[in-house]
Amino acid sequence: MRIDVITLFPEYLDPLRASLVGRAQQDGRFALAVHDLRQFATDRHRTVDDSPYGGGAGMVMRADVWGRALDAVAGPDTVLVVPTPAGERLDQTLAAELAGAQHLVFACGRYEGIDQRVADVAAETMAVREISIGDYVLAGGEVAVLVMVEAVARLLPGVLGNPESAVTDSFGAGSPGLLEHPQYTRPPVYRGRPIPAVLTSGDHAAVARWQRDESLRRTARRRPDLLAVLDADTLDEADVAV
Ligand SMILES: Nc1ccccc1-c1cnco1
Repeated sequence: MRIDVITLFPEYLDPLRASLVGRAQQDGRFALAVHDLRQFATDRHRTVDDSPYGGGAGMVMRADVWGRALDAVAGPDTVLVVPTPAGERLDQTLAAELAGAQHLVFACGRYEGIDQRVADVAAETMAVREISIGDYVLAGGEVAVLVMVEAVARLLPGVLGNPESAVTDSFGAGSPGLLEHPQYTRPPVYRGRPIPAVLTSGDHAAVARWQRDESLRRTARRRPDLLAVLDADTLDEADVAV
């Protein structure tokens, strides 16, 4: 997989050189390139934005500048991802779909966003996904790109030390729609609090049942919306009073 990011603030993407995502690049699991949008502005002042047609506050990023950037970076096999609060919501299913792409180009908008014609024209020759990471306001798309690149990269073959994690974590393939159960490790007692006794009982069936019940209990308390999409059999399995 190749990932290109186009942004006014290339340094915002430096964290992608660190940790799990950075190591995945070093191991050749995917290639990452970050491009400064301003290099595609042609006037003396390197202008990238202008006032919105129809009035309103703020500035909108110009289509001609973005068009030149995408001509240089994207192609027919590209999935163009445009982070926007007005997009479809990112979830683990969408992250897995993006992880199957050969080439992702992330277009980081600032200000009031990018002229809509950029996505509309791109959609004539490539796949375009306008994606939100949640219902809150950011200053630009860069933080959303950090989130999406990490969510995608960890799903690429060879990136996770324990591929099982991609299944057992909250929202992982192995437990779609359930939050992960609480986790514990040494010391056995922390400030007077022991760990749940079942976890050292050696009874693997009882441990699995406890983990399942805790996932359901936690999901019911924190994300009842997720329970609504679980099938009746899954709910019947649980004998938890939530
Ligand atoms: N608020 C934003 C501003 C600019 C680009 C993306 C976003 C965004 C993406 N997901 C939520 O918000």
